Amino acid sequence: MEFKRICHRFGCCLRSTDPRDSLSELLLSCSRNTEQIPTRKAGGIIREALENEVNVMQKSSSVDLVTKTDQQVEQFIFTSIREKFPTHSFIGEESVAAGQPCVLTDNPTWIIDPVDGTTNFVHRFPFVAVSIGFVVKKEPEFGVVYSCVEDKMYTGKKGKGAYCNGLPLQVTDQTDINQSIITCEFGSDRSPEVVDKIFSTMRKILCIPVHGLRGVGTAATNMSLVASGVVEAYFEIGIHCWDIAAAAVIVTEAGGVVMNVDGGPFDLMSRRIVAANNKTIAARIVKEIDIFPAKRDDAPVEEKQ
Ligand SMILES: O=P(O)(O)OC[C@@]1(O)O[C@H](CO)[C@@H](O)[C@@H]1O
Ligand SMILES: [Mg+2]
Repeated sequence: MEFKRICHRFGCCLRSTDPRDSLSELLLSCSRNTEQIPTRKAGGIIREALENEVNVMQKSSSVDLVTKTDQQVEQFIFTSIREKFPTHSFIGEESVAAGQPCVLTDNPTWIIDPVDGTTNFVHRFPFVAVSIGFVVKKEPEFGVVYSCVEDKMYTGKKGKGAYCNGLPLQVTDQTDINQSIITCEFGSDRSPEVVDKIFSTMRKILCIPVHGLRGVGTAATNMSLVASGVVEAYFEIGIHCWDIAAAAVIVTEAGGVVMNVDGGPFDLMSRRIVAANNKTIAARIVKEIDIFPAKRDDAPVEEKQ
């Protein structure tokens, strides 16, 4: 990879021109010059759209929403990045919804949620994030989450720390669950058996007791709040790889942990996650989660029908 050429095209420069620097090192240096990474421009498109009438469409159900803005922003991000990295792979929420395969290979892959919190966007509930994760050999390397109404640019790069608007992020050192705030979501599955599981889990965690349960309606932002040290953990079954690929790096680079809801290793495509400030809090949350099945992101298409 001719790094200097790519640097030049990104309009930024690496601290070192040593070709062993990983591509994500380049992207981190660019994320400081955020005008070069399409995240901020994408956020501007969303903010502008918030001023106008929104044309709401449905995906898997009447509560799984999508808008033209989701589709336009995803296309804008794809085009911007593909121009510079034509050999890379892409997984985008709206492309998958339109029938593109959701298969993660070892190839450098951009995993994108153009509008995380579409329901919030439709209702003007002020938590809407652009999430761009960069994954190499199936390992998240680099992530940017732009909470565009708040104008908070969260970035994280493996081995190089996590930042919000350039300031370093650090999870809390809280190990007492009784002194914690936990974030979670109701999800978009309204089947009684799933809703019962979600509520029974929330009830058990609330009655530990914890200081509070919260959720802002976007996984990427919930996880960025864990990385920011303002909540201790986030968990959910039903999210997708594009909701969490970027924020998983931000959480771990802020000193936190990510794992499966059964306490097993983090599995990007499993549609299940616990993100926490440390293993003590994560393990305590795992104990209370009533697990229900969710088709993997990389399951064969016919299985997802
Ligand atoms: O479809 P969207 O808006 O991109 O994202 C879906 C989502 O907001 O819904 C869940 C709430 O249950 C979140 O965890 C997740 O990020
Ligand atoms: Mg989305």
